[in-house]
Amino acid sequence: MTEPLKIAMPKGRIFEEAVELLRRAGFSLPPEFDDSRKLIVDAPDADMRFILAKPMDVPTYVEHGVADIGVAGKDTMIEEERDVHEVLDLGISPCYMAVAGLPEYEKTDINPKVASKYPNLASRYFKEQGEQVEIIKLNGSIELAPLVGLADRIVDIVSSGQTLKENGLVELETIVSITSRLIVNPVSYRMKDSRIDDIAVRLAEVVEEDVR
Ligand SMILES: Nc1ncnc2c1ncn2[C@@H]1O[C@H](COP(=O)(O)OP(=O)(O)OP(=O)(O)O)[C@@H](O)[C@H]1O
Ligand SMILES: O=P(O)(O)OC[C@H]1O[C@H](OP(=O)(O)OP(=O)(O)O)[C@H](O)[C@@H]1O
Repeated sequence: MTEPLKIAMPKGRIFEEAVELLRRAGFSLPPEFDDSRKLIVDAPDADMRFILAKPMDVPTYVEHGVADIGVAGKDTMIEEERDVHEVLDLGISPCYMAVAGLPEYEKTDINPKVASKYPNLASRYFKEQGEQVEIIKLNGSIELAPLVGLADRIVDIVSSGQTLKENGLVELETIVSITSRLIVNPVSYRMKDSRIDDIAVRLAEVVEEDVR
């Protein structure tokens, strides 16, 4: 019997949308997807094994080959810079990365502080802009930082804009738009596994339907 194809799935807000895409593409999915804390679940016909990871860790699982493919936010790929192939823009969980701050923010400080859950992405962005900043890594509630004086600005994900608005912050610059992508391990990619091709083609068809 052939080994099941291993798929790293992001838990959290992308999960439901990714599962919906797979269902629409005609894959039979584990019943445990609906209500379980299990982190490894097999598809009913045992041809696919799903590994449920933190969204930021999906590229890591795929790079190391413990998952052949994965669903990852573009933000996680930019932040983590893992050696993986991006084969399809799934178009799900759209949002964007932005610089935000208090409305009265002015670029005056010598070494301004920027808080973010994405220190690499933020650091690269400001370097490209030719601005020297000190990055402060936080793990969530990023919008708090300028409110309490921990940082002058933040780099964070915006989707509805509600969090910025409710906390009296304004968007200062847009960095990059984000959707979730289908990613593939470089070795699996080179081996041209027909099962990976099949998943990519069937998902592309569903994505295409949504664009039309
Ligand atoms: N409004 C949003 N805020 C954050 N991430 C979003 C948003 N909209 C879409 N996304 C996508 O969802 C992913 C994050 O999912 P989620 O918030 O479930 O995980 P997380 O960042 O690990 O959250 P937590 O640490 O709160 O568990 C991001 O990588 C991004 O691609
Ligand atoms: O534009 P919006 O629709 O308001 O979404 C953006 C917010 O959502 C995310 O936070 P999340 O809910 O993941 O919580 P966190 O702050 O704990 O990361 C993100 O970090 C923003 O704070």
